[in-house]
This record gives sequence, structure tokens and C-alpha cells, in this order.
Amino acid sequence: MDPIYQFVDDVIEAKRGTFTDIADDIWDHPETRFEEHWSAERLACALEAEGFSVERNAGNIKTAFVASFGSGLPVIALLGEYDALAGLSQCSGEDSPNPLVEDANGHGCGHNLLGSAAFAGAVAVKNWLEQSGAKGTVRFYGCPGEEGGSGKTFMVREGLFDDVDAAITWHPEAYAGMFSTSSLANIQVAYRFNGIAAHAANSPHLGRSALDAVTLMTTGSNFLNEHIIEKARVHYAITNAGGISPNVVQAQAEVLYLIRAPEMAQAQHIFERINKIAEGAALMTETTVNVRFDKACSNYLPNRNLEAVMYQALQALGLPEWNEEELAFAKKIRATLTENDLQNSLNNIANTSNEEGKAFARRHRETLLIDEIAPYAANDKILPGSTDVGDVSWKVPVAQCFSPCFTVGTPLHTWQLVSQGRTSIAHKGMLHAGKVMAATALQLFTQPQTLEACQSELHAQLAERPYQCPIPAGVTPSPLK
Ligand SMILES: Nc1ccc(C(=O)N[C@@H](CCC(=O)O)C(=O)O)cc1
Repeated sequence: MDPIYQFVDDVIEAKRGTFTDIADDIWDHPETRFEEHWSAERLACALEAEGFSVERNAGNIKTAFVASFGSGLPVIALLGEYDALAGLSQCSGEDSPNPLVEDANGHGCGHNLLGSAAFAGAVAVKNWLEQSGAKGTVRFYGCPGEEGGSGKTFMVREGLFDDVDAAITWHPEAYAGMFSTSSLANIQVAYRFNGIAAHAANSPHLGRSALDAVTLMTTGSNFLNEHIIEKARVHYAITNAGGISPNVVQAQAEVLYLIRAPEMAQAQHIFERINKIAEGAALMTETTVNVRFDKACSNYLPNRNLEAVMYQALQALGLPEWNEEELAFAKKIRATLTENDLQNSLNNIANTSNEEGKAFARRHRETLLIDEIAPYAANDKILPGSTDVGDVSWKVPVAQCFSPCFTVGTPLHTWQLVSQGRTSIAHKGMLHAGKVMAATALQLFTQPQTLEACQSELHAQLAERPYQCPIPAGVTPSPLK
């Protein structure tokens, strides 16, 4: 093995307990967006213990932080997330739905692994900087609120990436490969209707229903769905239905919209049309509407030069080996998944490349834990989902890989994923991701011409399509409530 790959492998294996303990501790403390106080502090303290200097409350976001080691250029960032999802509490290592705590949060997107692997990668890079005496800075970005919060977009707006040369990250998955597609830009916005309360039997004619307004607004936007571009998606959640009493005309109600499209300008255009629907609903019901911009994130801009470096590291480092016990557990999890779950997951893998991707997906229909790295090809596809890594990718070159932490076919945001996120399978995938990230970073420290090529690629794109942060000044990160 190339000495750099061997180096990161050795450092991360030597401290594997430190990294898996953090991942498990964060799994044990699932916190939703912008309330990840315990998780952020766990990582920040661990980074300090490894010799990093930590700036807490980064960009004035309480659960964001930046940890640095080294000095001078280049500045290479590893991005770590640690937020959980509401309502996904689940016991670890089980093969049936069984909440650990009723109605509590759970790590349904594997972000307990995401941040911990970036930490492992940062520690390996730090050790290399120390031993080699090379110039340069490694930073761990503690990025809160990815799920519905666009934490990184706020961090970009606050200038936290202004002096960064490149950023590297990953996402836990059921396979190993590259995030080679774009993603959907989105805007999240809350519409709050105000009406007049009244006795629903005695004086309904005196009441003006905010719930009626929400109902009419969602009806309107459901009709709109047929008249927007095909790749756009408009979803909503009724976050306040006005109360639980049918004999009261509901005076207040709120609906939260998530508007997605391949390009931010397209999402903004749909947003303007949704605003008209809100005004129409208010007009029909004689209520008033207050519009609160919640957050937004940009589509992801792949950097082909940096992806190639990361894919090389992925291939050089190979895949984790799975033991009998892990395969037996994966088999039990697989039994809980439907044929549609499996097909959707395989389609997602196929989507990250071209014909070879489809063949790969066909080859792995029966595979329980992945034993082959997915093919990589630059492509023009779009992941039907969003990520706030998008905004970082318009600021600095970014590459992100997937590492195998779950049974093939496991959908994100499910109890099956939570159940697997604290097992040796997840640990192996996480350590693997840490190594790939560190190895990618070290290529940038040792090959200035590669870093330059990544930056030229981004600058050429920005010359054609300049970046503007999609979150207006004055909008601040909002917790889930
Ligand atoms: N590699 C991945 C990156 C992001 C996601 C994801 O589920 N993101 C949320 C983000 C939601 C948001 O931006 O508000 C989504 O698309 O609903 C899934 C896989």
C-alpha cells in the first residue's frame, strides 16, 4: 500500500475505540437540529484532547464549532454532522420496530457516524502534519442541523468557509462509492394564518378559520404540482392545525412548506407561486397570512478533480470485511425490507454512475453487506434529495463518498437504519470513511497542483454561474421546536 494510505490506516486502527465510542455516545444522545448541545460538546472536547484548538458558537450558531490544527496553507476542512431525527427512537441491534424511548429522537440518517468518521479523519491528518512537519491546516467543521435546518448554508453565509481551500465529507450508506450526482436546491418557509376564534355552533358566522386557510392553501399547492417542472417537489407539514377542539373556529394555524428543484432559481420561482396561493387562501377565508422564511440550501456542485482523488483513495483502501455474525444480522434486517425498498436502494446506487452502475446494482440484488466498490462516473444526474453540503460546494471544491454501514436495501430515515447505526457493521463503515477522507486530504497537502486543478474547476463554474447564499440576512437557524 502507498505509505499515505498505510499511515491513515494505522492511525485510525490504533485509535478505533476512541472513534467508535464517540459514535455510540452520540447515538445514545439523539438531538435534533440546532439543539445538538451534548453531541457537539462531545466532539469538541474530543478534538481538544487530540490537540486541536476549538472555536465554539461558530458563526454565532450555538451548536456549530470549528476545530483547527496546524498553520498556514492549504486549509483543508473535514465536515462532520451529528443531528438526529424526531420520532425515530429504536433499540440497537434489533430486527423489529421497537422504540428505545417512546416518541423520542433517533439517528435515522447515521449522523452519529458521519461526525465521528470526520473526527477520525481529522485526527489522522493531524498526526501526519505533526510527523511530517509539513505546512498546512486541518479543520474539523462541526456542522449542526443538516436535517431540515441547512446548518452549513448558515455557516457559509457567516463566512466560516472564506479561507478554506477544499472540503471533504461523506454520508453513511449501504455501499461504498462516490456522491457523483447533484442534489436538489430547496427553500423551507412557514405560512402562519391568523383568523378569528368563535363558537363553532353558536356564532360560526363571526369566526374566520385559519385552519380553512391552511386546507385551501394545501389544496391549491397540490393542484400547482401538476404545473411545475417535473424534477421539482413541493411538500408540506401542518405544524399547527389550530387546536384539538372542533367546536372552536381555529384562529391560528401554520403550514411549513419545503420547495425543491434542481436549481435555486427554479425553487425561488415556485416559492413566488406558492406565496400567491397563500395570499389566495387568506383572501378566501378573510384571514391574514404571515410568511416566515425558515431556511434554504443550494444544489450540490460536484468537483470532478476532487472526486477522482477520493475515488482513488477509496479503491486503494478497499472495503471492510464482514464476519458471520454481521452477515447473519444483515440477513434478519433484509427480511424486514420490502422488494420495493431493495429496488429503490439499488436504483440509488445505479444513479451514481452510468451503465456500469446499473450492472453493479443487478449484481448485488442478493448481497447482504457490500463486498465491491461501486463504479464511479461523472454524470449529470440529480439525487432526489437535498444536502446543505450544496452551499459549501459553491464556495470551495468538495468531494463526498459513501461508506457501507448498513445492510444493502436499508432506506434512510427508518427504524432499520437506527437499529444498525450502533453495531460493528456501522463502526467498520465509519472507520473506513474516516480513512478515505484522511487519505484524500493528504493527497491535497502533498500535491499542490491537484488542489489547484480542483479550484480552477470550481472557479470556471462560478464564472458562469455566480453563487449567492439563498438564506437572506436576518434569517437565523431554527430548532425543530
Ligand atoms: N447523502 C444524503 C444527503 C442528504 C440526505 C437527506 O435526506 N437530506 C434531507 C435534507 C432536508 C433539507 O435540506 O431540509 C432531505 O433531502 O430531505 C440523504 C442522503
